[in-house]
Amino acid sequence: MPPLSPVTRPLFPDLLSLRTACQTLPSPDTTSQQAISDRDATLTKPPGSLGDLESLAAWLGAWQHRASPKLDHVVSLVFAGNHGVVAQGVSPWPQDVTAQMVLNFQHGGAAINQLARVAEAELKVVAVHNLEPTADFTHQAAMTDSAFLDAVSVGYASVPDNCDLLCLGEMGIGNTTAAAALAAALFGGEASLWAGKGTGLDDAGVRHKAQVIESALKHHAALLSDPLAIAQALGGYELAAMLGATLAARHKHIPVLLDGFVCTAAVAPLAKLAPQALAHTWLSHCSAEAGHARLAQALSLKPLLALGLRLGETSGATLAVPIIRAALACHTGMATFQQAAVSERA
Ligand SMILES: O=C(O)c1ccc[n+]([C@@H]2O[C@H](COP(=O)([O-])O)[C@@H](O)[C@H]2O)c1
Ligand SMILES: Cc1cc2nc[nH]c2cc1C
Repeated sequence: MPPLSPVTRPLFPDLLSLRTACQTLPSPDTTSQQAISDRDATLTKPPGSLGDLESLAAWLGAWQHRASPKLDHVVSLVFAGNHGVVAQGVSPWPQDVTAQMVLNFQHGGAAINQLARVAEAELKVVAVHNLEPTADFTHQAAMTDSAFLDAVSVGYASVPDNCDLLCLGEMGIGNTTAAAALAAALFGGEASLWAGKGTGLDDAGVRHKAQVIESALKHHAALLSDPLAIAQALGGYELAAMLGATLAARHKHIPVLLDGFVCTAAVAPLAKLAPQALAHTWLSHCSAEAGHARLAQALSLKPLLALGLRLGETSGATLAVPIIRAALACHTGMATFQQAAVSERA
């Protein structure tokens, strides 16, 4: 008899199982974290003088659950998706660019290919739901229950077990509108506080984008108290996948570098479901997109870099990897006061 084909069960068959997974989160390994802080205090430098590099080394160990953290396998994950809301004229670029850029990623011609090489990160690109667009969320939920859960599951399953650090980002024409709508729904305030230029709208375009978001918020007013319902109604497939990947990383003890505005908005529902849900993430940079600084503040995330980037593609997160490598190199490679025969502070 031929073997039965395996039954592929969705990781999250219903919203309740996803909600439960979002609220069942491992804690940091405080023993490893303390061991790293203790060693840091013995290294040949004034205490605290390496600033955030010290915190980054402790963060790596706390979330890798290792007193000797490693960065042997760094992965830059780009989720791509398309958006029905582009029918409202919210992006200056045609939707085809999403698929064209996915090909460009595969051929090595995009910014992220160069940055991943510099960072010594493995680049992984996932075209979620084959780049089928979501529904236009001004009229209906962007995603059905099952399409949303599938996209979250794709994101969850895309995180390799043997990854030491995950850089997370996206590509999707129209997705700064979805991100701004999510941010407005989760944190309140007028849509104009969250809507930005995206890939290059002019001022009139940004005003129109804010109106589109306002009308979507009105349409979905009844479900704005539920973070997962917000992600489903106003997000997108690649945003749902980033949420799933961030959750997977937490369950698998992998620290995460978040990319820009879109990535931050995508994972924000997790923080609304469980207050410490983003503790294993570090925000790589503050994007030039108008709402990002406000969103970072709302989530108490402190960006590592501020270089005026507004590209997406996991570019900011991947660019931050050499800083994390530097933090680890200092932590592991420096001599102690005793080893180097340097006098300690009086
Ligand atoms: O995440 C950000 O900070 C960000 C800011 C501006 C633009 N983007 C990228 O631009 C695309 C979406 O822009 P738009 O104008 O089509 O909504 C999408 O592919 C994002 O990766 C991303
Ligand atoms: C060309 C282009 C490249 C991108 N990379 C991420 N978002 C993008 C949007 C456009 C338009």
